[in-house]
Amino acid sequence: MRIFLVGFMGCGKTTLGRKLASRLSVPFTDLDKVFEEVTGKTVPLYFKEFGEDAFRKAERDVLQTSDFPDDVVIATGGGAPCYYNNMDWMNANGFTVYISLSPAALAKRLETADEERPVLRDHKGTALVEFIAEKLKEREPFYKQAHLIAEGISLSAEKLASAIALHQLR
Ligand SMILES: Nc1ncnc2c1ncn2[C@@H]1O[C@H](COP(=O)(O)OP(=O)(O)OP(=O)(O)O)[C@@H](O)[C@H]1O
Ligand SMILES: O=C(O)C1=C[C@@H](O)[C@@H](O)[C@H](O)C1
Ligand SMILES: [Mg+2]
Repeated sequence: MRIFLVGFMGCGKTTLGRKLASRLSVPFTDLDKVFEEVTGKTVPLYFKEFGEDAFRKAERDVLQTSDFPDDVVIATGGGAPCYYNNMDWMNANGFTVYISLSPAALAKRLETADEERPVLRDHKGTALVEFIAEKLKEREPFYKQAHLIAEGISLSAEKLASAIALHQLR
């Protein structure tokens, strides 16, 4: 099965995705990493050089033209589901899981975010929680189109694997 993990920055897509892939004995891929391989630039550098609109277009092209294996876990970029028809495309081309976490829990994990996450730059403390809450309000309608919604607090790869298996049986 091709599993796309979606959700806000810091919800645990990369951390959990790696463990889930290992548990399912399938490869793990991170869309931000594929982006860097295809474009030859890191995401923060691409943002800096070409701006966010160009990044979103390039990200869509990378997502929708990548030759993903049939069995794989893919951690997507935090904004990827919310631009163009990416969420529909993922839903049509795999099984999607939204890892859901509150703004406060996300902020706690992202407080130390640096130049790795250009979207969050310059937001700290309570301003960070408010910024995340705003952005999440815009993004959740997309994230919530996922086949499965998993509560991200104390979520383990084991729990996630069981929830996916159960969903497949429905
Ligand atoms: N279950 C967890 N409990 C506490 N902290 C966690 C958990 N999972 C991940 N983290 C921490 O939260 C931060 C973000 O996790 P991770 O990089 O996996 O998120 P992400 O969804 O891939 O984010 P991004 O979209 O920015 O790539 C990391 O510092 C990670 O160590
Ligand atoms: O949430 C976002 O908009 C982003 C998340 C990261 O995964 C990267 O794709 C990039 O930094 C943008
Ligand atoms: Mg990640």
